[in-house]
Amino acid sequence: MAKLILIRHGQSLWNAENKFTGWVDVPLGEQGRAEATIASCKLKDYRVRVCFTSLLFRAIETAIIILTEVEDICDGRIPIIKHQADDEDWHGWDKYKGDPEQQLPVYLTAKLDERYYGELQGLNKAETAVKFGQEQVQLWRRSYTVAPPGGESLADTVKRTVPFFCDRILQHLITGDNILVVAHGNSLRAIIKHLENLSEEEIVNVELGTAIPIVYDIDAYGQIANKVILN
Ligand SMILES: O=C(O)[C@@H](CO)OP(=O)(O)O
Repeated sequence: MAKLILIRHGQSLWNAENKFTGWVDVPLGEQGRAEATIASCKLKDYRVRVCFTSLLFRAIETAIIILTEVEDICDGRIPIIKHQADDEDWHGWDKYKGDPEQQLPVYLTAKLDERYYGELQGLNKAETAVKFGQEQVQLWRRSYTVAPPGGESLADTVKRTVPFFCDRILQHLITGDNILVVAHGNSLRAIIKHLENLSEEEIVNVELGTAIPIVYDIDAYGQIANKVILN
């Protein structure tokens, strides 16, 4: 049965400062890199065939630390980062095909980017709660349909993450490939809502810690057979 490993990136420098981050491309700090290393050790007995991350550096950095701290996770393959060919800054170095059997492709996609936090990006979460009220800020952060000012609701995030999951990730799982997905608190909540068939009320209570692997067994019908959280 295929393994699906979902993991939020390690602590970023803005997570540490309690700032709304969204699409701002803030890297990991020392603690975030240490968390990613610990996640790699927790995954030492797992073997991954394909990895997907967002375009944001904190997710890419976490993925590469996981795949390279304990190299056995790659099962003798070399992780090769597959940049988006339609990126205007793409220089063509992804044209290398090589032997697919020797590679562990790491696909980068904006579809897995964090939920866009609009006008809240860069603001301190505690100060924002004082200004707008705890209840309003909690709705912006965790409700399914309420979007933060100028940003995406979780329902909006579902519209880009779930089709990508169904079109690009599920096919690998159904054929038995183990998959690592490194993304963000809310882009992963969007996928988890779909995968676990959670209601709009249930997803409100789902919180993901930084760099905590969630491992699903996925059967040949794309259904969950088991779930473990490697706390
Ligand atoms: O700032 C963000 O982009 C996210 C994740 O860190 O915040 P929240 O905890 O509100 O989902």
